[in-house]
Amino acid sequence: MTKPLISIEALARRYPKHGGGETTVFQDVWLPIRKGEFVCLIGHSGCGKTTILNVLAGLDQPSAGVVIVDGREISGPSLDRAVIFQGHSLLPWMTVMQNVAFAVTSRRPDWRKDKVRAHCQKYIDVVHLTGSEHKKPAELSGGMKQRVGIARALAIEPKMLLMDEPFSALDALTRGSLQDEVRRICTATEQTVFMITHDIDEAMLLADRIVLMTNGPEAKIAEIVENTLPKDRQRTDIHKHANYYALRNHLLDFLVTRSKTFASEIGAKGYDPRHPPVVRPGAKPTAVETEPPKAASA
Ligand SMILES: Nc1ncnc2c1ncn2[C@@H]1O[C@H](COP(=O)(O)OP(=O)(O)OP(=O)(O)O)[C@@H](O)[C@H]1O
Repeated sequence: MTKPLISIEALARRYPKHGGGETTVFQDVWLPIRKGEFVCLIGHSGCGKTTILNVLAGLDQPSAGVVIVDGREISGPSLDRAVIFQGHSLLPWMTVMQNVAFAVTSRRPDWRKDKVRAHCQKYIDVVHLTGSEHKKPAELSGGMKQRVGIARALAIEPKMLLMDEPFSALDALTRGSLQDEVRRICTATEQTVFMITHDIDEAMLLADRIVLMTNGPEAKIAEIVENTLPKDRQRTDIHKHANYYALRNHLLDFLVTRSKTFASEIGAKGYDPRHPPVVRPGAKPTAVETEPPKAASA
């Protein structure tokens, strides 16, 4: 892998237990993320996904390990890392334009008002909210509010976009169209994204790599699944691709069964948390994988 933009190294989070001792939620989590990559994190409730995202955002401190962004260890929140939460978290007394402009002005305090306005308008247009600039959040649907959150995050042009189940509170139709928009925008702008989801189909549509976590406590990265569907995949025909069922069944099987039994699965094989197994469901083995083992030299 070329030098990653983000490097999660030996991350762990422990909390004090009632009655003494500590619970380790997750441990020894290592993950490099390349610039422009879309990474989804999947795992059962309680394995520590939100905690990892909060550490990446600088909103929480790990008990061990570090996160390096662009060669520097992070030590707190930064406008380099924008977060989109499940709830849109807009300022209710501000209009759409003001909500987006507020974030842009924090990032670019030296910009003149008209420059900020033109910049915000570009992102409001990108999420298809043209004409709603003067509306306040109470006048918007759930999907529109989430679009404002996305426009606001993109408008600050962060090094990394962090999303915690951003579409989970939306109806299926709105969710689908917003997923399409996010994919279109992130691909066009080569945005680096780290997203938590419980939705396998969402991960298959959006992610380049899907990171699978075992169940907590003491959760770890079990596997990294490379998306074997074509880069130009579309929601409408994704299921027609030859690798679709292999990929989907692999993810489903992990969530239903292997997330619980992973510890016994690796017992015999060994496990290196720095290099969790990488799998490509449905893809032909690469030359390296098919190469016969070399004879031992004297
Ligand atoms: N402040 C805290 N004190 C003690 N335990 C905590 C605290 N915050 C989180 N936890 C525990 O850490 C574990 C991981 O929480 P986290 O929200 O990161 O999980 P998650 O995988 O995102 O879950 P979900 O999918 O349900 O959102 C949970 O068991 C939770 O109870």
